[in-house]
Amino acid sequence: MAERVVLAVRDLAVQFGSEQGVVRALDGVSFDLHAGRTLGIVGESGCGKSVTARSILRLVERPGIISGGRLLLDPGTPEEADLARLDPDSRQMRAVRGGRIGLIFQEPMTALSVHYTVGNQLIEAVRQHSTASAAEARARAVELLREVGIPRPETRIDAYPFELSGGLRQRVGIAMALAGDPDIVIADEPTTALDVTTQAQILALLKRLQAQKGISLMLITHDMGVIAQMADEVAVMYLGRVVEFAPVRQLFAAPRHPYTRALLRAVPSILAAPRQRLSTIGGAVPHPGMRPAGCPFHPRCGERLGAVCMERIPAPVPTGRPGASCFREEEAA
Ligand SMILES: Nc1ncnc2c1ncn2[C@@H]1O[C@H](COP(=O)(O)OP(=O)(O)OP(=O)(O)O)[C@@H](O)[C@H]1O
Repeated sequence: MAERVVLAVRDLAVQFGSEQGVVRALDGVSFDLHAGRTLGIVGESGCGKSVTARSILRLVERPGIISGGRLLLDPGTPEEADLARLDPDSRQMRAVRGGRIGLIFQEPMTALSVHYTVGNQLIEAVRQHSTASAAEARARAVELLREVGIPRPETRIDAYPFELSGGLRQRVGIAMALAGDPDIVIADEPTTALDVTTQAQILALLKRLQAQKGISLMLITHDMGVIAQMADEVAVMYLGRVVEFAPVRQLFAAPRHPYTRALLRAVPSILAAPRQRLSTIGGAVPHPGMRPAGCPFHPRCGERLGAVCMERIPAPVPTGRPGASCFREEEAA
């Protein structure tokens, strides 16, 4: 039996108002996050990955608003809650943020202050989501630092973030995300700012922690290599939509959307002939305010069929089933 769905995102729409008009940053995003599994969200810069993460935690700030859709925590259970309908400052939402759902940022200093020691900040985070005494919270903070692989945590707890290397800082960022004992973790490009060796260590750490704690992980990245290593299922995003969803093996073996195929062609391969040029996708993701008519990917698509792609929008990917939002797919069906 498939694992229980812990978070169901349905038709999520987010828009930003500006003097030039309304920009639809997310245009009907749907996916399921299953208990204990890793959902990879992949796409180029600007496709809406971070806005998706921020929406779930209700961290989108004005002029951004959630203009439609549902964010269902524990769907289909008596505890079901639609985060899209909660006040971002409500007690319930503050308990979700950092409590049920932890967030790991690309830049750990987003979650940390330069003015306080690592320990002070971790202790504060532990106490926010529990009734622990000061002494218990400190012991838990040391334990958290140990869990994320920080050597000599009893000493390091009194360090300031700037005294630590980038890799250790990201480990502290992960400890911060885990301080409220969440069962869901959203990691937004957690290794993008790190060198390759540290990147591999942090990914291994995330994998170990996920297995140990049974965490449901939503991993946002632009890097197909990270997806290959970490994800169970993958949602490929383009211009504020999910254009393909598939189990990871299937995605790599038989990608269905031309955009996914283009992203995969851009991954360096150890099998490629020396000096073979790495393919890149022509053009750039358009600004969401300049969304092309028809299929949003058609101006960059090397496989477009003709008028249909320029004039009509392909059907969305059916939620929870492998598929691609592409007229080629519809033709094949
Ligand atoms: N504060 C904002 N004001 C206006 N538009 C915004 C704002 N934040 C995001 N957007 C719009 O939402 C779109 C999606 O942004 P988002 O940061 O989610 O992309 P991303 O895929 O996470 O890219 P990156 O990897 O560069 O963060 C952007 O192209 C931008 O136009």
